[in-house]
Amino acid sequence: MTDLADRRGVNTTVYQPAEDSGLLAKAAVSRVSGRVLEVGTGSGWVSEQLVRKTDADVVASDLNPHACRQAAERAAALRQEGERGFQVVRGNLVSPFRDDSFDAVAFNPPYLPADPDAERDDWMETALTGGEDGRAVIDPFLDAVGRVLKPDGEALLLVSSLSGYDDVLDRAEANGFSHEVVVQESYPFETLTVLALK
Ligand SMILES: C[S@@+](CC[C@H](N)C(=O)[O-])C[C@H]1O[C@@H](n2cnc3c(N)ncnc32)[C@H](O)[C@@H]1O
Repeated sequence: MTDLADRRGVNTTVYQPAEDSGLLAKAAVSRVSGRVLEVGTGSGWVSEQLVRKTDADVVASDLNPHACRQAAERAAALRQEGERGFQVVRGNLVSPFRDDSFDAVAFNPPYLPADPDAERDDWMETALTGGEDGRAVIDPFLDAVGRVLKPDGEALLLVSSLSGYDDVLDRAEANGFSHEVVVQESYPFETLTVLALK
């Protein structure tokens, strides 16, 4: 188990909001409107911020059924308060969704390079690690997200220096995206950046 994984609550089945979640929410709240998808919603906290702080119509998805349940409970609690709530869909990346259907797609992906000495086979591993180089989920996301974006839509992707910032940019460019840095913060272990990809 890595120190970073340790700090991020490996004893739960659902990733709980951390500094990366906060950074993605901050970036997304400043930019999104219309129909917005949050991929890999985890607890649903980022989607909740989008509902509370923007007028976007939010859809949240995750591969992890426990995350979908927790996010759906959060959406239900929002509706109880009289807020709009958000829809929750279980699925792999953007595969459940139609072409050209979102104005924005936000994703805080699993990005830690896997530690071969501390491999786990659970949902927290799915939330945290992206294979040997940290990009095992980021790369297919970059290859697929353009399909579900409307022509003027943009993807907001959280990128850590731990998963190779330049490699992520190269893959985004190879998929026809230009990029803009929306927000960037440095921490003791890593620098986190939210990229807007158009
Ligand atoms: C780092 S967590 C982020 C959770 C939440 N968005 C946040 O910022 O607090 C990554 C999330 O992506 C989900 N995930 C991993 N691979 C996925 C995939 N292929 N398709 C959809 N979700 C995936 C994980 O289950 C996890 O909930």
